[in-house]
Amino acid sequence: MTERPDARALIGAVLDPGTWRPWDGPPADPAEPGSDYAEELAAARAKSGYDESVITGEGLLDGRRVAVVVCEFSFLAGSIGVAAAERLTSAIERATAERLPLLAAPASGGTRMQEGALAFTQMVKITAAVMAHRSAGLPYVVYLRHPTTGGVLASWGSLGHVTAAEPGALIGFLGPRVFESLHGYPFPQGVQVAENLFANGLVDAVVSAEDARRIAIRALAVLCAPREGLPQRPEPEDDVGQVDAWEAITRSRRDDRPGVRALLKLGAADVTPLNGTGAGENDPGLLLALARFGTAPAVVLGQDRRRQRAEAPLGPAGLRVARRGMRLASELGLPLVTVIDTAGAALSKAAEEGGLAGEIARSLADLVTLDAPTVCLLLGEGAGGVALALLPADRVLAAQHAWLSPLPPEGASAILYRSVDFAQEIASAQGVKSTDLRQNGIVDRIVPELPDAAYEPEEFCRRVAAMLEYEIVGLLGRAPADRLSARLSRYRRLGL
Ligand SMILES: CC(=O)SCCNC(=O)CCNC(=O)[C@H](O)C(C)(C)COP(=O)(O)OP(=O)(O)OC[C@H]1O[C@@H](n2cnc3c(N)ncnc32)[C@H](O)[C@@H]1OP(=O)(O)O
Repeated sequence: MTERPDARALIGAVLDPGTWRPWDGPPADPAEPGSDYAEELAAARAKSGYDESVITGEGLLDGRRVAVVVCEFSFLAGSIGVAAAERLTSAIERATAERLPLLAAPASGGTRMQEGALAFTQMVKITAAVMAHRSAGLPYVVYLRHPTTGGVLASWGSLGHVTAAEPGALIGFLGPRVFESLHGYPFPQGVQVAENLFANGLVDAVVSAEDARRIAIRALAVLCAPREGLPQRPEPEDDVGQVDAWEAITRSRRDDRPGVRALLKLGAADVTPLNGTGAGENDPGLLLALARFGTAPAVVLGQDRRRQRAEAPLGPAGLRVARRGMRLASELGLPLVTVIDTAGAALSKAAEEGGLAGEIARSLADLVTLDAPTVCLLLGEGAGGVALALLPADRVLAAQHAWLSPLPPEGASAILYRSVDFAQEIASAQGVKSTDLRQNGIVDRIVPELPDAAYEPEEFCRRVAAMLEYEIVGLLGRAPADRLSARLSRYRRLGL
């Protein structure tokens, strides 16, 4: 493994060359003169070349002004005492006051043991400062380095909007050496490792410092994108002829139909995939990403047709990932794009016990009341409650051959006739196709397929992206309160 960068080397690797401006004055000295701790501090300063375990300041990231706080592990294991906490908190408060995005790169043994309980409680003020920063709608991006443990991981290390981790880094709550001393046997191998955190949906990416720079640039291009004064495109064409319900259903199920992944690849820019709930769950069937459609920034959460399989259909964890995306959009005032493309939810013991119905309810509740602008794209299949969970947006677009139904038409046929043989008739009767959905006020616009998205994936995805941009820019031009009341009254009036 190549040597890991120290705090200054990391700053050098991440920021534009020559732009670093430290914010730190001399640290307060918490040690009694002449005490062992005073000697340890002096020795740490001499050995590390740093005056505390944290340095803070600002610089440019691809030309964008950012605030940065970084731990230095060679200084008493990057541990946080009162002076380090004060430095951190002041820097976060300054970043908030100056409306700068904040990048944090911890590497720490946690609370500084020499300072005991007072040091332990410093995590509270750091957390409060981070949350004030977030509440001001400002991005907080975290890069967890080797090793990050204890109260640092359990406070500002785990509160990022976007979180990456250093390859192979030890990241865990209690240090393994401490665990072994306390319990007399070693902590299981391979648990407190960046890659395992990724596998468990706890971090968004595992990347080197150089790649962390690239990710931060891309993520901030969306998180900090202007929301006002965006140029509006001409109104897109949405003329489609009569759609036959069964033909649409058949086309929507083609293996080669473009899904949300293709849409991001072919129609979006600055795509940053996010991973999992950030709280220990993941679902491959639900894709969460930051992206831009033309000038319009968005949090995208989409049902990924390629990753929902018979043995792994979309479950409650997927909806919890989706709700992470909704919170992100709400907190940062970013437009949200939901993409529906599902043959239906997991029907299993695990899904029931994992709260599937409750998660559908909470997704519906969060989405219909969200204070951010929202656009739903019905891209392909739209079967059942997990489709409904992502539907209630300000504006709803449907691909020509997309459809929405309380359950797959075969299921509806089984309910009514105890046989799946009447699926075709039921699909026609239930008003599931895009033109019926538009007629009933469920869908606002239809994205034409010429004649089928599967035959023209690139053109189709660009057409969808242009329509998304058009709708998002339109929504951003409206007052938030009007937008929300129009949304609520739209769904209140549906069917009347
Ligand atoms: C709420 C809380 O934060 S409670 C604290 C919870 N923190 C922890 O459980 C982590 C404790 N630390 C560790 O497990 C390990 O130090 C690790 C995993 C972080 C790093 O391991 P290593 O790279 O092997 O480094 P090592 O253990 O030698 O630590 C380096 C030095 O930092 C010191 N150190 C480590 N953590 C701390 C700390 N929190 N406070 C003060 N000093 C610390 C070590 O005693 C050691 O000092 P020494 O060189 O004088 O012996």
